[in-house]
Amino acid sequence: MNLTITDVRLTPILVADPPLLNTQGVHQPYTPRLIVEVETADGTTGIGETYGDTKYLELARPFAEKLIGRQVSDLNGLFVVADEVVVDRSRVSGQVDVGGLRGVQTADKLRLSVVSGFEVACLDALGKALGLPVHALLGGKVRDAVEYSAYLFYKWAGHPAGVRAEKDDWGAAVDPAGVVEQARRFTERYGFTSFKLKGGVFPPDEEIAAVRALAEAFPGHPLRLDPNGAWSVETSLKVAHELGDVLEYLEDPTLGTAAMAEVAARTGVPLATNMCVTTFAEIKEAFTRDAVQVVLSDHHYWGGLRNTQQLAAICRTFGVGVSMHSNTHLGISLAAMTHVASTVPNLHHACDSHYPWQSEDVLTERLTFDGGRVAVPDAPGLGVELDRDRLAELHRRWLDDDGCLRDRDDAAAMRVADPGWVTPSVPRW
Ligand SMILES: O=C([O-])C(=O)C[C@H](O)[C@@H](O)C(=O)[O-]
Ligand SMILES: [Mg+2]
Repeated sequence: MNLTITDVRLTPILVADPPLLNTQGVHQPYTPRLIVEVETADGTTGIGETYGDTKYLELARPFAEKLIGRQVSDLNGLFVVADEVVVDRSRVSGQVDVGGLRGVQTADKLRLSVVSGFEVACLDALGKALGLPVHALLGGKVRDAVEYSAYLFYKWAGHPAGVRAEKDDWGAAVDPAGVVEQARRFTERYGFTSFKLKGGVFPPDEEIAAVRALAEAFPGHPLRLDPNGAWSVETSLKVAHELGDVLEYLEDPTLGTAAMAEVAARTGVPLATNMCVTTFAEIKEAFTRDAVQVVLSDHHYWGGLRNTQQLAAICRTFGVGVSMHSNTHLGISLAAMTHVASTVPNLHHACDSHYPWQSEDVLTERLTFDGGRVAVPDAPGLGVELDRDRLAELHRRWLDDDGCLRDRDDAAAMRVADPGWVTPSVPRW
């Protein structure tokens, strides 16, 4: 067995995305992702997936070059290599990431978001070479299936007229009835039993009404509302008060650890975050101030599957819950999320996943949800296979794009429908 990396292929693609609304705007009709393939001297290949915007590609290319000649088993070495990759200062605004709503942008976070795609590819290759599933390389699964929640979005029926886009059959959801109808489809199609509504889109009273409607339609089911920091402390407290009896948790009601701590001190509703605890450096302040009760991990920006396990261990130590955040992603990442989630003993909340919104994939076979759960693959590596023809088609779409879609920008996508739209300043309400 020769596990020396001899080739690394990076394939940026554009994948169809429905017109999902969030506080910054609307999803573009196609969103960028990067597919990573590593190949070893004995011909074993491993695949990974991460963000595909230019700022990630810029780092992934020199990173890939530095991997040639290293061992796929040298996972710690990936972080050493990452530190050698120079981040263009202009890419690090210090602001909340415009496309992803995942906290402040830093050079390290950019690097870790690239490392994660390579770490998953290396684990996939290593698992295939050793005949072991990725979860075994991570210490072994403690469950055979991972539970996901239905990720509900306010949504238009279609992208704006005249915009090239793929059609979807989800219909519009811009009021409580539409949200409940969407939730019903999620349960019928995938069997989900818990629901998260992406909020921060309409005034809080409308979103409270939507969650109330969900609670009536699905009594006793766990519900979450996530406005991505769009509310003031007082508004957050009002929503917590009005929905306290039905919420499993309130996700990032307000922006920043200090404001979250203030809300947490004045409500019994647990607060979850994928915005104020997004790096190891942010943990100490948030935990000591009791600002968050659940951290939503995301292997993409935490730096991979093993860092996710470390985050979970820290959460366990501090008695803080852990679950999983998701951005637009394909089946490679869902497989990776499922493998790592299967190894985390203290995962007591259903994980988020955008996967049901993605009608396109680069796998020969899509992963499926049964009763809201994904079975943990036991085949070697991630247990999924790349469809090269499909990858080539989606890459062709990326090549053909004039550059407008290669960097996700939800506010720009919103301006197509509403030319005066600017990213709302926070707190919005
Ligand atoms: O806070 C969250 O859960 C997210 O950031 C998830 C996604 O980015 C979501 O808001 C989106 O894609 O519109
Ligand atoms: Mg969130």
